[in-house]
Amino acid sequence: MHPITPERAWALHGSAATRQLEARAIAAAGPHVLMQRAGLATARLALALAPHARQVWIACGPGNNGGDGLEAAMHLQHWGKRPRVRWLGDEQRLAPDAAASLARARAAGVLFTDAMPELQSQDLAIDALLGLGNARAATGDLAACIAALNASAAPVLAIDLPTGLAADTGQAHGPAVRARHTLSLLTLKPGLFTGMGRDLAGQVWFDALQDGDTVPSDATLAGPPPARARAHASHKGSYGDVAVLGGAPGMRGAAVLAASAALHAGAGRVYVAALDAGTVDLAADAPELMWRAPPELALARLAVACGCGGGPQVAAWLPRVLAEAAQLVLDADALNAVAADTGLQDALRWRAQPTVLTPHPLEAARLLGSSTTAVQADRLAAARALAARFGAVVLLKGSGTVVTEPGRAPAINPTGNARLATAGTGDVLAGFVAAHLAAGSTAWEAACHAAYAHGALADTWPAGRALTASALARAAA
Ligand SMILES: NC(=O)C1=CN([C@@H]2O[C@H](COP(=O)(O)OP(=O)(O)OC[C@H]3O[C@@H](n4cnc5c(N)ncnc54)[C@H](O)[C@@H]3O)[C@@H](O)[C@H]2O)[C@@H](O)CC1
Ligand SMILES: [K+]
Repeated sequence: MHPITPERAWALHGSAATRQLEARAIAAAGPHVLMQRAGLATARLALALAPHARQVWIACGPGNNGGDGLEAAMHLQHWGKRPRVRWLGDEQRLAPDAAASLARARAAGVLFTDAMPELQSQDLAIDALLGLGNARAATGDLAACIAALNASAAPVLAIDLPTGLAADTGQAHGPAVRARHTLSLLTLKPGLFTGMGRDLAGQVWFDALQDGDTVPSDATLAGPPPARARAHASHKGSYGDVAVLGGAPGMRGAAVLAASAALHAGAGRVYVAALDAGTVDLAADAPELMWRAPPELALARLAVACGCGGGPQVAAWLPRVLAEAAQLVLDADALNAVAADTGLQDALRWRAQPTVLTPHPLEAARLLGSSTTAVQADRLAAARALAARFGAVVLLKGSGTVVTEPGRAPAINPTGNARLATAGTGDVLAGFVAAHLAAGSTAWEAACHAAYAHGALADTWPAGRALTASALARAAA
């Protein structure tokens, strides 16, 4: 069993791939063996998480997820923990594995009761209501058990998935359990790490149930970028040049944030071409930045971050930028301009040089002609659709940022937290991506590594210090 942390990459499998592995594993190991392993793993983790629990309440649903809970109850009973089980199944319609675990729990003397105990903070509640078979919004007793788990003073350990969370998309279309821990069985599911998954699953643990079999993964949980030392003999030209095109009147700060981020992330030289024709000189704030008028940029040898407070004015520059930029990050206003203009969409599709699009869900929805709700309902599918439509790497921001490109399984970024929900952090991310592109990374690597570094900075941010975009930009190293 492994705790899932951002320190290494993991393969992710959706429900179809997991069902395929499950069928093969059951055929190889024999009936009930997998559920026995699942129940034992759950009971062990329960004991490790709540060694001083006086009470363990296990809410078991009608299917095999409930069977895992019954199996765990049997072990906890043998270990003297006296679990109480609320079981929502029907013996007449029970699958054979769950029926076997029900019999074992009964034989062990587990207490079955409809009454929920008063749990304290050191106790434990286990969500064994639904897993992969979650098919529709919960109602009735099931919804009442979900509400009871969420109201409990004790931490909740969810088996396989928090009940209500969709394994493939990370969405919940009805009541869902908010767990402190989730033990994912046989495979890690993408939905645990994007959309609502990160909030509902809490700390994720993984047990492969001794199954060494593999099928192609649907996505990857990204790991840290490889450490790359700077050679002593390098000079500023070795790390490439970035230009930021943006900063329309009143939004010049966005361009400065992206430029500062690129600079601190290691770009050799950083040019800022502000669309604000005003004369305010920000050189005093960031003396390393080189200010240019947009026409002066030698786009064909620059990694360009375009958008970044560009306002509607950025649209006029996009035909040239799309045709010429050696590498390109399109963010914010540049994405909105593309969404509004089919000519720019064609130019983006025809572009052959490395390109990263960094939309948040609303920008993605505009580009796809859909809605934020539709994008969030299946973030992986939305990112894949955008990548296919424009032939570019797409970095879809949000909880569990998704990076994808045509012909490749998406990566979900494991770092970051709600502290990044503050003005300007998107500009900083665009600057990071541009710095990676300028240093010679592929568009895919640049997007994955920048997203990881951006989130990791927020995850290790000192508790008492305000996370502002400008401080975030300067913290990159
Ligand atoms: N078959 C096996 O031996 C194994 C199964 N495993 C466990 O089994 C789970 C999958 O089991 P199942 O396929 O039985 O699926 P679940 O146990 O997730 O749920 C299926 C049952 O719940 C009902 N249901 C679904 N949504 C409902 C709703 N909203 N309201 C009321 N009832 C609803 C279904 O009609 C079905 O009876 C996995 O998530 C995992 O926890 C693991 O133990 C590995 C081994
Ligand atoms: K569950």
